[in-house]
Amino acid sequence: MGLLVDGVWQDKWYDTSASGGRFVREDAQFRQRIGGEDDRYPAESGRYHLYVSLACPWAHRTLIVRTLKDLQSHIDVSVVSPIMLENGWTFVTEEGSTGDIAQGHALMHQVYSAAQRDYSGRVTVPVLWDKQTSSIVNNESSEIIRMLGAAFDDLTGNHLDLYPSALRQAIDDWNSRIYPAINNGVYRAGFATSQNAYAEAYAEVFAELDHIDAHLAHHRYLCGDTLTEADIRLFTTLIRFDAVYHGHFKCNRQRLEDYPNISGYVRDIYQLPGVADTVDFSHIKTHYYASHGTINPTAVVPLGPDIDYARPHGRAALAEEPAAA
Ligand SMILES: N[C@@H](CCC(=O)N[C@@H](CS)C(=O)NCC(=O)O)C(=O)O
Repeated sequence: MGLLVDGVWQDKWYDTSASGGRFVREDAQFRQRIGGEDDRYPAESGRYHLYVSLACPWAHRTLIVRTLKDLQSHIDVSVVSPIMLENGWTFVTEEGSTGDIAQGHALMHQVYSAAQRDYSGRVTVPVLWDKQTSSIVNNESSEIIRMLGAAFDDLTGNHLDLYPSALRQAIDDWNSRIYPAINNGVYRAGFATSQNAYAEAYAEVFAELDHIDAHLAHHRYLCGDTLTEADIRLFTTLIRFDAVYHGHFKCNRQRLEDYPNISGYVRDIYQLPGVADTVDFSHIKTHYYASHGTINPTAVVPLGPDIDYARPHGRAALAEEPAAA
């Protein structure tokens, strides 16, 4: 775990000393768009590349949207090693990791310095890379999924709309409560270095899960009967919850399996065509338990839990009306 300072790698764990033990996530720095008005990055088949970790919930969002939007043959993917230690994310070619198939680097931070020689900041995945200009288009998952969700529609003929105009307000509302409380909330609990910071995050995680569970009693998806990007953004945290966040990040008031509605909702999304293939519990568990030496110094990876996400979800029959957050 570390970061680049003026293009030079430094091995450093997150510094929580200035924030009362609270983990504060840094903003992503590359924020360009495919299909933007300046036409710098036009939507073209084979031009763009995704760097992902199968362990990472943020990167996982991009893989799901790539699948749902039939982009597999248009955007190829490099998968990093699940283990992230003193060199940060690295490239290996074993057990589901592909190596860097776009540029042949050994280390993910070389992708960042290839884009910007004096880059200072964290070296995160996902990264959307442009092979033509050797630049990073974007390294913020919420923006990458927006682009993949619309920019390539003419190329693929896939017009599935994960951010439909009629639901945008509701989607934005859900995103703005779910990001702090759930997506980042589990990290704030897990990376907290004081009891108070942990307790604060824990309370927020479960208050929001309770709210979502009550909502899902009457609605198949967050915004009614239409699957949207808000569901994808929530799902990638939920699918990791019982395997990792419950134990490793101490979010252990209850498992998601014990929520009457969330448990079926997770299976519903898991069972959408192609989604199960994007979920790799081996990378997920290995990453968290074997990479965070400050939390789990033995790096022993737990064998459980044993949950069958392919069993019936029973949610198709829910009568729906559009729903706000
Ligand atoms: N805002 C980013 C966050 C991405 C992120 O933090 N990814 C984690 C992996 S789960 C990472 O690469 N962390 C490495 C680090 O912080 O040094 C996004 O949503 O794309």
